[in-house]
Amino acid sequence: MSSTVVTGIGELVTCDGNDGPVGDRLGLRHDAAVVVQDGLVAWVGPSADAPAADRRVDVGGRAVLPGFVDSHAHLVFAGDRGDEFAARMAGTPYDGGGIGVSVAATRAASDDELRSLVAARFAEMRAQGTTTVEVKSGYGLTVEDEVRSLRIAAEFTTETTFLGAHVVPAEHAADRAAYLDLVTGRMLAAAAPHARWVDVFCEPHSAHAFTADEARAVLVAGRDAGLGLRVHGNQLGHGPGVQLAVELGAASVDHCTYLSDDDVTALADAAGTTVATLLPGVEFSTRSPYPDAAGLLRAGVDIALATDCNPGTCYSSSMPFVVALAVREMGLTPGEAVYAATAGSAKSLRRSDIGQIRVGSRADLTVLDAPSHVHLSYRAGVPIARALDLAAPSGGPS
Ligand SMILES: N=CN[C@@H](CCC(=O)O)C(=O)O
Ligand SMILES: [Zn+2]
Repeated sequence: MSSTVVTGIGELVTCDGNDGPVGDRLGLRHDAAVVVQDGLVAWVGPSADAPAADRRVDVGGRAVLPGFVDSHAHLVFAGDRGDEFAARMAGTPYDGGGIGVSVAATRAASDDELRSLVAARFAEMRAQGTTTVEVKSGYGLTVEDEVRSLRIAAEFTTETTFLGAHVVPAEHAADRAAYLDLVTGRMLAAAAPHARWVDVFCEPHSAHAFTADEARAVLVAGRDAGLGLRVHGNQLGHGPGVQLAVELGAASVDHCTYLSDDDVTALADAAGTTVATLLPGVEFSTRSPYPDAAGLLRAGVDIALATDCNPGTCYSSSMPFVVALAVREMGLTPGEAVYAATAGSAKSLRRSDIGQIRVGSRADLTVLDAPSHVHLSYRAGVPIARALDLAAPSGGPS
């Protein structure tokens, strides 16, 4: 049982403060130290009082925060849709139609190709300070290809999500009902052992997504199979996704780009159960309006931030980029954005062991080449964040 003391933390963001305004919940400490034992936080306190440990890692006055929790990502895909992005920047709107391009490329890839693509994306995320990632299927859309996607995802994370209801694949275009039967029947039965969650793209504004009734059938079947519920909702316009997620007690409804007053009220009433996960990289990459994250906080809504890393609407794996966008474009303070990207996202995964630095939590620590969390948005685009590697002699590259 070896222990490590991390000292010289100029600013420690614990996300373990008192209840109340998010700024208070940041739980900032200065000149702090953290003792890690067997992968868990064993002690937090002033650097001057740090107990002895087997190893010592001095971070030289840098800021340390909980590793980012990226609670929405689609990492199991092959192929490239850069041309679709370029066309969008020239005015072509996003409607989900490009998903079929990624489905074809993913089906054509070997297991090893997919595995190495996922591994590279995980490495990219960790190098930017992310320590937990949720990964969805949804580019297979046959029983075999969905199970394969989930098996590969499970090699990297316990947060795996079955998204057979991403789009109706081309071969089923003439018979949506038959595809829904498959997704809620044989495909779900084969996928459920490899998944923690079920998700659905609920969007009445696109022929490529699922209506409220279809989405309800997918979610109820997933729940009956023992899976937790997540929803892609209100991305392309005002739609039923938020109300459906709240009605069914989903852990998270993601996107929330277009919200009515009734949606905000429903989300506020559902605080503690359903988190609104905001994905500002999508608004950036699809030229969509940013939702008012500050207004949601004022209304009492639980919010999270995630990348939605995927080949269509946001091919960015960067939580620091998301934090910077949330501050610049969605009205959050730097502290509120960091909280939403750590403790908030952990809540959307119903996890209390991550997203905070407190005794007993997982020792997922991210260090900034900066004195304060404010620099994540102040120094946007500069690679200052990385997951602290406690197995490396000095905690990783300095
Ligand atoms: N909107 C649905 N799914 C993804 C995009 C998938 C794609 O275009 O490949 C999203 O979360 O934005
Ligand atoms: Zn998504």
